Parts: sequence; structure tokens; C-alpha cells
Amino acid sequence: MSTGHDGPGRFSSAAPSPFPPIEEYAYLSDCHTGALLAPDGSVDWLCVPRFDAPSIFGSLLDREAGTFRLGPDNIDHPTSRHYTPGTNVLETTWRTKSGWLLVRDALVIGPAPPDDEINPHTRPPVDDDAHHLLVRTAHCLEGTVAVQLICEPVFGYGHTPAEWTMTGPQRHAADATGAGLTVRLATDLTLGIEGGRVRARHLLSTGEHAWCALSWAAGLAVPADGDHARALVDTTCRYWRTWLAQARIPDHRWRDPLQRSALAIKGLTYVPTGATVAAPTTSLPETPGGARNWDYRYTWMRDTTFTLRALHWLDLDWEAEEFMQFIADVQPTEDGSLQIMYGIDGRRELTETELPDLSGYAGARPVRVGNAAYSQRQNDVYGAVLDSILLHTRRSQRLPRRLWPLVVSQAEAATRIWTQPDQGIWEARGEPRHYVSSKLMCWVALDRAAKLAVLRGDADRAPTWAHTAEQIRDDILTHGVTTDGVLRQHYDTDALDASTLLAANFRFLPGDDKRLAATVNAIAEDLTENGFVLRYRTDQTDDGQHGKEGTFLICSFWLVSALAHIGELQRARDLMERLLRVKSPLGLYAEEYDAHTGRHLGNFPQAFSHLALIGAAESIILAERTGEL
Ligand SMILES: OC[C@H]1O[C@H](O[C@H]2O[C@H](CO)[C@@H](O)[C@H](O)[C@H]2O)[C@H](O)[C@@H](O)[C@@H]1O
Repeated sequence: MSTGHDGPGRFSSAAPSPFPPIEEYAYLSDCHTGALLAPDGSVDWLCVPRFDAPSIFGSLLDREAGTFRLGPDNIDHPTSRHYTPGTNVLETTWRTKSGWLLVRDALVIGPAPPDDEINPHTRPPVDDDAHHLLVRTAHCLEGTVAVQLICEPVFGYGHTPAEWTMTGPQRHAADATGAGLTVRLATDLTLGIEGGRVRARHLLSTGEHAWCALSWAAGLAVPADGDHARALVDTTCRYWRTWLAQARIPDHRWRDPLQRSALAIKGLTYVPTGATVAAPTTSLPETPGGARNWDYRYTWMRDTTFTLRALHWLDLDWEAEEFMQFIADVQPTEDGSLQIMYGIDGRRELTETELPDLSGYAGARPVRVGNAAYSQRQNDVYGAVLDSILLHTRRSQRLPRRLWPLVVSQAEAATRIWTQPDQGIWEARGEPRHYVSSKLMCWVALDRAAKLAVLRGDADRAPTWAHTAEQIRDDILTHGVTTDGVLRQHYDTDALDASTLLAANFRFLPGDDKRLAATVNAIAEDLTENGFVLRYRTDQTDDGQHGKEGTFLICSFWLVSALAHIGELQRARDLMERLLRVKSPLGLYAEEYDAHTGRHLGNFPQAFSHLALIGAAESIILAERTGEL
């Protein structure tokens, strides 16, 4: 593989980076896998058949690891890009010297009922309707445009170039094979094989259409013709709109970002199991050119349960139903507690390895697959799960019988471990510590478990769990607060940590508590860069990593919620508006934001950022409506 750089993390100053900025990618999803599209019309990331499979288009991580372009010849910058409203279908408009072209891209999912049958109160159609098909249509709006198609898969994360064979007599379909996988490209253009790629070029005039589709479905089913291809794009639009129609999105000036966040989150869901990935990518760097590169294509208990919390507020409850099944089915560890993360199919082992042949995004190495965090002890996980079960129980007015053993085992696990150090919510790879946010989430675990026991009428367990919750609370307020009355990162430091903002989100402390106000203000003043929140200062924290990182978007959104909770509504609104201004051109967020360069950093799009956006908007909107939270 080419490195495209002259040393780790160092690009020649003469040549601009060949990697588009992370925030310029568009995201498509069929709820089995996701694709990232660069502004020039190239699919730079696609793993098939599902999120955690090896990539077939991996240019995101190495410019020679495979790509698939459809767009005008000789022009790289579109005039505009937007999602078809209410969908995860992309529309790109190009203006060339001789004409205008519209390209639509969809990872096909559907069928959905016709628009007039949308009923927000009924369950949507069975939504495992992915076609395992990427459809791309082109329409010349005016003049003439030379359309170029280049499809160059490289299988196994850039390892195995495709071997192409034409299928059928007309050179309108070809199969690419490599690493035990075959995908089929079909089009109305005339294809030519050039080694590991196929290419086509065709002049379209006003009103003319072209299409292509890539299939990895069983039987490699492809559209019959252009009408069918366009109908599949429309089907996909209907699918997303049908899904979105179930949501109760407040009629507020933030309606658009709320909708986009809901669509992004749903697009991170793996429908066969109800699990969500933290992000569809691996190894987009948290430090430019650096080594903080992780694989996020797994389901973290924390990320998913926080996601469900956000979706509940939008009345999107079916996702919680599915995920409850998932957690009831996954295999716990030997002591009965849940792992902190699983594969999207419930797999327990996520062994981390490096792919040394890949250059990494803009030279950021290593590229990792798997995630060693899976075997860590992170004591917040029980609270995240039990909070989610309580919320779900209240919303659905029933506690499914099969979840009760899980409630008991997680409450017992939290009771057993809350006094012990752990790796914390940030998954530090240094020494285990007595993290305040981990203990706070253990309090959440026992507090929510006690409430669930009351709902179930379990008179024995409810008081025991409530008593343990009180013990944890006392312990935190004794050891977890500095002499300035601020919640600290862990018991042996006075350093700040944005995860202590969860004291507001999970109502560990009431809005008028002085310690909460002191913590929120300290974080706003001392843990920010240009007003955006760091999760902690890397020079004050033993996280087992090197190098600085950007501000963490979830932490900035948490600060919005916390400011609203302590009654600082105008400060909350101001920060929310700033955060909305730094969204990507298509309304998406990565994990981090570099407050100095304005660039997004880390995996993209990131569920954490979008779920916290919804939570922050909720805090402000509720406060605006009622004058209280
Ligand atoms: O930066 C260190 C850690 O980064 C990842 O963890 C982060 O992402 C997780 C998924 O969104 C999230 O649950 C966690 O709170 C974040 O700190 C990475 O997965 C870890 O391996 C890594 O140590």
C-alpha cells in the first residue's frame, strides 16, 4: 500500500492531503452496513455484508484500498450535497462547463408502505429489509455531462485486488471476486475491465439518465433496468420517512438537527439483532497523524443504552425493544455481569489487531481492527443498562419477565464491585482508578434496580438496593469532591473530568446543589478549548496513550444539559448554538472536534455525539416549556 506521506503523521507541505476532511463525508446506511461518500462522488468506505466485516472500499484508510466513483469526468467538487429530506439518501448536484448533473446514492432498504399509509402509532413494517445493494443514479438536468464510473474494490481491508469477469454479453454487468467474496456491478453504461478496476464513460444530455448498482446479496440480485434502480432509491426514501414518521420531533428551531441525529443513529443500528455500532468506521484518528485510532464497529452497552435514552424522548421505542432482546440474549461473563461491549451479533471476543500495510487516514497509524477494551472492567456499565431497563419499563408499562434475572445479576454485580477501581468510562489503558463517574453510575445501577424492585413488588430487594445506593452516594460525596467542592476525576486526583457531568444527567445531584454548580462551572472554565469541552486533560491523566486529543463532542453536549439543569439556560442555549454551527455540511458529527482548526476528529459519524445532541436539545426544550426540568 502507498503511504502517501513522508513519515508517520507527516505530510509533505507541498502537496495537499489526498484524504478529504472527515466532516466532508456523507453517510449512507441500510442498517446492516454503512458507506462513507467523499465529496468527489467516491465511496471511500464500505464493509460488506455488515458493519464489522472487512472493507471492500477502504480509501478512507489508504488511498489504494479501494473506491467506487460515479460523477462527472474531470471535476471533483460538487455544487451542492444534501440528504433527500427525512432520509439517509444522498443527492449530489454537479455543475460542469457544459451542463448540470444530479446523482442520487442509496444503500437500498425497504419496501415501506406508500406514504398515505404512514401511521405513527403502529409498528413500522418488519424492518430487516436491506437489499444488500448500493444503487447510484445519475440524471442530466441540463446541457451535456460526461459521466465517469470507476469501481475498484480491494477486498480484505485493501489486501486483495479484485478479479473481474464480465457477466452477460453486453458488458453491462461484471463480477468482482477476492478473499472469498464476490460482488456484482450492473449498469446501463458499457464497462471496460482495467486490471483490478472497471471503468465506464458516457455523455448524457438533458433529461437522460444513467445508473449503476453494486450487489453483495445472496444470488447477487441487481436492478433490472434504470426504472427499477430509481424505484429502489424511492423505496429507500419511503423506508426512512416511514421510520421517521414514528418520531415525535418537537416543533422547534432545532427540528432539523434532531431529525438528522435520529436518522444517523438509526443508520448505526444493526437490525438483525437490535445492536448499534458506536460508529461505522475504524481508526479515524482522535489526534491528527497520531495513534489514538480505534475500531468502533461494535456495540458498547454504554453507547447503546445512552442512545436508547435519547430515542425514547423522541418516542422511538421499538429500537429499545429490540435491544432489550439483545441484552437478554448475550452471554454474560463468568460472574454474571455483562461485558462492556459485544460484537453486533453478540460475539464476546473482539481481539484487537493492527493492519500494518495500510497508511491510515492521513498517515494516522496504526489501523486497528477489534478492540481490546472488550475485556476491560468498566464499572459504569451496570448503571447504563439498569437505567435503560427502568426507562423502558416505565415507557412500556411492563417489565418483561426475561429481563428480571438480568436486573438482579447487574444489581448484584454493581453491589460487588462498586468499591473497586476500574478503567472508567473513557476506557483508560493505564492503572485502574477509583473514577467518580464509574461510582456515580454504580449509584445509578442500585437506585434504578431498587425502583424496578418496587415496580415488581419485590419487598426484600428494594430496600437492600436502595441502601447500597445511599452508601455509594455517601462514599462519592466524601472521597470524590475536592476542597473547592468540585467532583474530581478519581479519588487520588483533583483533576477535572467531563464524565462527572453525568451527575446532572442522571440526577445524582439536584439542580440547586452547590457541588454540582461548582463542577459544571469548573468544567466550563478550565476544561474547555475555545468553549468546547475536553473529556480530561491528557497531561493530567494516565490514560496509557500518547499525544493530545480534540474536544469531545459528547462532553460539550453534556455541558449544555448540565447548564440547563443548574438553571443556566442562556449559557446552555449559547453553547448549543455553537455546537450546531460546527456540524458537518450534512449535519453529522464525528467523535471529536478540534477547536483550533475547526476539523472533526475520530470515528464518523459517532452515535455518542448525536445521542448527546438529542439529550442537550431535550434539556433546553423541556426547560423552555416548563420553566423547570
Ligand atoms: O480513547 C481511548 C478509548 O477510546 C475508545 O473509547 C471511546 O469510545 C467508546 C465507543 O464510543 C466509548 O464507549 C468510550 O467511552 C470512549 O472512551 C476506544 O474504544 C477504546 O479502546 C480506547 O481505549
